[in-house]
Amino acid sequence: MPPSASGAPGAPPAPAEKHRIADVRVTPVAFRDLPLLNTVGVHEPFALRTVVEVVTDSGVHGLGESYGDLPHLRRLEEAGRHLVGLDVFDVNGLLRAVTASLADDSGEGGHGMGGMVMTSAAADRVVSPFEVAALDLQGKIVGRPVSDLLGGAVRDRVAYSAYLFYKWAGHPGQDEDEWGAALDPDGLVRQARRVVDAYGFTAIKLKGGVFAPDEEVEAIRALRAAFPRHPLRLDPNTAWTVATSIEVGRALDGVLEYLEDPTPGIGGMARVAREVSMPLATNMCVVAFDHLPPAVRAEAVQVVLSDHHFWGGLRRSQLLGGICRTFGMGLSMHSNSHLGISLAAMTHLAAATPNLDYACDTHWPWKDPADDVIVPGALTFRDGAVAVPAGPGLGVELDRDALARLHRQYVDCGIRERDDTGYMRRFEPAFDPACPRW
Ligand SMILES: O=C([O-])C(=O)C[C@H](O)[C@@H](O)C(=O)[O-]
Ligand SMILES: [Mg+2]
Repeated sequence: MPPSASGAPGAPPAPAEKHRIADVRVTPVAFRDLPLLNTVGVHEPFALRTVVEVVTDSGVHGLGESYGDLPHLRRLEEAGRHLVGLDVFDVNGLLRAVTASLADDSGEGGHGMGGMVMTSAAADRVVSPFEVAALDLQGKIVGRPVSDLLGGAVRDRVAYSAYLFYKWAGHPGQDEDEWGAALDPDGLVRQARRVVDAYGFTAIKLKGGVFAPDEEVEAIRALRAAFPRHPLRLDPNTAWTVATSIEVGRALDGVLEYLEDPTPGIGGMARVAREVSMPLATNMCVVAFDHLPPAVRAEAVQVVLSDHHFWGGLRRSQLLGGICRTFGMGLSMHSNSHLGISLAAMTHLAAATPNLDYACDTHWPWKDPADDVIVPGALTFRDGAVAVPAGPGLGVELDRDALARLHRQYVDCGIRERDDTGYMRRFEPAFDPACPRW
């Protein structure tokens, strides 16, 4: 028998040293974004994120990524101050410390979702990048990938979905971008071909709620004709009344894999769910743990889109997965505009969550590949999927020059809170984002 760490044969190993948090760095960054349309407006020329670095007293660095809206950034900075001295294996302690850091905070503002999701839990949003960084650190300390810490990968590649947007040809006042306009079914089919050819995606989601529902039904039919075997999803972000949602649901009977957030609220979703054949999915009416009991009781949703950025990190997202499995709901994954640290975290989570078997959302293709904070090469798409990084922790490395460059972009771009509606109103002053509106 090999000797134990304590020296005596057969004795349990001596307790390992604690790895305490010595420093937390919180850096806002901005990266170029395209004029993607949604029901609350249009994406601004830059998307904001925050990069979180947690450094232990043993000199190990862990990474996390989150929203970049100013109120959220301030909360991350305050939470970071509460974390110094904690052991990186004490993830429950992280949540307690973050909750304490929010004691005098109303939790208002800084949701990072352009006003679309306002009811997630502030503590879960704030703890998320620190929990990811703690898992990155744990993985680096024990020499194992994060997916192992989450129970082990049940798949070695994670499938993502093509995420189509109606879009303008370019930002107003700038040249047309390389994607061009997509304002009708032909434009969307062209966009889908381009992204499917480049990435190999095997599922397609259309961000709707932009044009009248019959135009979006026509777009889905055009996509079905062009991509007969790809599962299709439509997400109007609650732009429709219950009656319209039922009408669209019936019109697309047998065409959609799921219909995402057609109408606001658990009650409204439940009324639609009773009348349409396809599953209803959400990342709007169930975005925190206390939304689950009423949603389950009302049979309002059949698929929950997890998102570790507002569900409290990777472990709490797995807890959500377990609850969904228990109550017979499917599990998919939501995304906002994000960088490589988040893609790595999403990939480890999806790899280690057995019932996360829908292709996950990602905004990745909309980002210029040069605009990232990680050293290129760790994450690549093949056949619509990303191989789970095998290195310790998240398996991605911070590029400090790139971090400095994207921070400079943040300083220079002047955007401090995502405001799709405000940006849209610069060009269409009468634009009204009220939902439902059809
Ligand atoms: O699935 C969703 O609801 C989203 O992805 C919300 C996002 O904010 C998306 O609409 C966007 O980035 O415009
Ligand atoms: Mg959605």
